[in-house]
Amino acid sequence: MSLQVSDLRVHYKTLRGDVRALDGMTFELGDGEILGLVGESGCGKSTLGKSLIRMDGRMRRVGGTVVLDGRELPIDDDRAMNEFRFREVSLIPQYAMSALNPTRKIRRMVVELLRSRGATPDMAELERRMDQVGLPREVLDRYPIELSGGMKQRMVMVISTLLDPSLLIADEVTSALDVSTQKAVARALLGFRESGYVKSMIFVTHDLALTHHIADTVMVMYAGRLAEKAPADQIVKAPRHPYTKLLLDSLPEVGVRYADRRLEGIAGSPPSLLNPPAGCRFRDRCPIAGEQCAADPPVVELAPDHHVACWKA
Ligand SMILES: Nc1ncnc2c1ncn2[C@@H]1O[C@H](COP(=O)(O)OP(=O)(O)OP(=O)(O)O)[C@@H](O)[C@H]1O
Repeated sequence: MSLQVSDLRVHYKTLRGDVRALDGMTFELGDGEILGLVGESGCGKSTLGKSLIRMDGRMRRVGGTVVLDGRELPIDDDRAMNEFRFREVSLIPQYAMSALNPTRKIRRMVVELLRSRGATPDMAELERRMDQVGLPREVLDRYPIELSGGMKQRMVMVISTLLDPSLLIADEVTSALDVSTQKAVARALLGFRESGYVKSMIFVTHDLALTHHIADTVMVMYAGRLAEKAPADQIVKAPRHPYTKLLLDSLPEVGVRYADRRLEGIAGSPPSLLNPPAGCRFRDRCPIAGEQCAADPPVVELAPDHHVACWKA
């Protein structure tokens, strides 16, 4: 088993109190598995990614454990995590394209980054991987500003995986790209897994359709908790949680005009995570909620590998 997250609780300290961004997340990710992580803005996707790499100053683990390849990650000890970053677990952040240092040419930046990690830069290997994602070698002698959005994204992907991490977290890596560039980036990620540059991956996105193309398993989060997790095909063809069903229904269809059929969103908004209500957090927006839903629904394995947190599923 590659990654085991157990009852992870991560809060943000704010002047108004603790924001419970992750409130008891439990899930596993197998060797070689790509997990697509979806859910509305603010449900905790990025917090989960960041918790596994580098907590920011306002984040605090209040409970739970993370075990990667049999070793517990010291996620709240920034120094101790240095041993794991890039080598065991690597993150392509949400705004990776603007994260490249604008004052350094790419080659110098890569060399400095690897040296700071105590690794010897293997430029031949770097170039091989650039070839694989279709990046010309001249890119190494350019400044980030001279690259297109898609090129920057692929460059960040190559850099983040150069030390062959066991787990890669790709946070919204395709959001700012046009559809064909999105596909190229998604293909490159799959290629990295096939080549053994990474073992497993968490692919964070708003885009349920794209997730279905590349992920083996999809995990749907709602308000800091797991709503449903199942093999990608099953999530799309046989969703069990009412929230997943509504997410799927709200996907726009090509060929259907807005004037002919209203594009349905999900009415209402998620609860504040400052002081979330007891019970199922989706119940105020749920079309089938009942009295039972005033109590917290446990996560139940309804079919093999199909986990759902809903009393009515
Ligand atoms: N630095 C912070 N301080 C306080 N609260 C924060 C901070 N960062 C995030 N949050 C809160 O934590 C919750 C989860 O945020 P997070 O960014 O993880 O969600 P997300 O699902 O990744 O959203 P998005 O898709 O918009 O990136 C939200 O309620 C958010 O407002």
